[in-house]
Amino acid sequence: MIVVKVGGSEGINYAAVAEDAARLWKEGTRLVLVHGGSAETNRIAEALGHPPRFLEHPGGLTSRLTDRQTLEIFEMVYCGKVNKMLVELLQQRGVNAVGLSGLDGRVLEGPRKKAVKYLENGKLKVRRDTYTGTVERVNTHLLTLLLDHGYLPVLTPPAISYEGEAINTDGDTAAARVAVQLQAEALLLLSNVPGLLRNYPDESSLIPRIPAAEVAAYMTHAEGRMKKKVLGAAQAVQHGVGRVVLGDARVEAPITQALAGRGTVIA
Ligand SMILES: Nc1ncnc2c1ncn2[C@@H]1O[C@H](COP(=O)(O)OP(=O)(O)OP(=O)(O)O)[C@@H](O)[C@H]1O
Repeated sequence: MIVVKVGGSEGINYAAVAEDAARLWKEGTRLVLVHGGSAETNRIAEALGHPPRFLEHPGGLTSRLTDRQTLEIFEMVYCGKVNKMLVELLQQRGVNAVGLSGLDGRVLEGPRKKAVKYLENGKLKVRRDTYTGTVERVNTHLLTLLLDHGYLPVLTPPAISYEGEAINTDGDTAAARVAVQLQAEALLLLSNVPGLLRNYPDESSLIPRIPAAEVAAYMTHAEGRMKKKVLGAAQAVQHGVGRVVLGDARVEAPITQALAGRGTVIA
């Protein structure tokens, strides 16, 4: 069983991801595909006159400010455009893919944040009206049901809160949770960089391997959104996923290449 998360930043080769996933699937690899959609969400939000805003949290993590309107735009893009594009690409390659958001069948479930702390001009502020949260539980029953009957699940945020509200959640840490709960042998986090770079954006500074016990020390190399990937990777390996690879989704055969160790391997 492998869990592949394909990002939604610029430059991702979705056709190559689908082609590779289809080949592996037909060879008998059990696979769950999780995806993002951030760049397209930013574009559509601009076009709809509700430009994206990001919050900087104490500790250096950033997140999308998700008010109700942003949540609805997020759903249009993640659950609509990107999810259906991936399902279509897989269907064209003979794979019976099923698109699901975390809401459907409560596949990704967790608490909605009651308060979000963020920094504004160096001052600590709090918002209580955002639709964000973290994934604690995964409906592995539904995923296994689909896999056992030959359907490839294509999963996307949002997740669902315990009260039944849609909540924006980070795709990398959600994929890590899915990998842990499904006891996957590998989690691949593919995006528009070759892996974790020592000196971002210098692609020749790729860090090829991080021992699981030393992940925390490497957090300093990751800026902004890359931090979530390193964090997700650390959580996954700590909870029994064999290895995590931060790999490149711009290349041909991106899944096979990551499985072969191309990228940053955390194990
Ligand atoms: N040290 C680093 N090495 C590699 N990338 C880095 C580093 N620091 C920051 N980054 C940024 O992390 C980005 C990848 O994370 P991001 O979450 O944007 O992508 P994604 O997973 O493809 O998108 P989505 O959130 O839609 O799933 C890169 O495009 C790069 O700008």
